[in-house]
Amino acid sequence: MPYLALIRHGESQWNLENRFTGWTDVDLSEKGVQQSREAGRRLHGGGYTFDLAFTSYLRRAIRTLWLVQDHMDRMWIPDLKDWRLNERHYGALQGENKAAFEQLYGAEQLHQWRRSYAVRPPLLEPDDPRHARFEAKYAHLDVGQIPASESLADTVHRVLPCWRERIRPRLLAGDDVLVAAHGNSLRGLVKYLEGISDEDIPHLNIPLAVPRVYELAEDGAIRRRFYLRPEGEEAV
Ligand SMILES: O=C(O)[C@@H](CO)OP(=O)(O)O
Repeated sequence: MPYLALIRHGESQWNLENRFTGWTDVDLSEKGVQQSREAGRRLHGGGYTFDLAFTSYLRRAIRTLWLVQDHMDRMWIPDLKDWRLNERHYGALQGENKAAFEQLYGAEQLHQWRRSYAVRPPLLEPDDPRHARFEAKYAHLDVGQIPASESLADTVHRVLPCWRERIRPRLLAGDDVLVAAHGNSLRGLVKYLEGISDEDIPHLNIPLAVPRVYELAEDGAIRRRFYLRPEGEEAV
């Protein structure tokens, strides 16, 4: 029976500073490094052995994956990168402090930007130096594919083709797969996998560096799902 584990990266420097991050390529904080190591040790201790891993183009997820692989003695497995696993693009909010914006715009507006399914934060202007079109790692994409802001619905729209084209076929072939990604790109994937409604998805918050494990039937149906926490498995 193949299994799939989804892991959100460990704490990043901007999680620590409470700033909207999105596609900004910030690294893990020291705590995030420790959290990622601990997740790797827990997966190793639980007897998990992945055949391959997927991650985004963003270093906080890539580094989390490397630390997990290191502590599982699994650095040799293929780790495949796909920009479609990137965090939800936070548009012009990227870099801003969440608490300061709550003061300016109010808790309800902040909640809409952060957790509503369909609302897009304000767009990043095309000539804004923060725009991803200036980054070498997206040079292979058509300009129209590079977002200037995304709702969670937009994020689901780009994550699912990656799931269908690259990840799901490997599970159906019998491989055990680890995916290291982000709070919102994983919320989008979990929404699809577990059939969570648009109304309920704002209540799902995926914790930092805690593997969410799915045991699958050979046809891909979910048999069992749980978080692998320090104190033991916890059903979700
Ligand atoms: O800033 C971000 O990119 C995300 C994830 O850290 O934040 P939020 O939880 O507010 O969607």
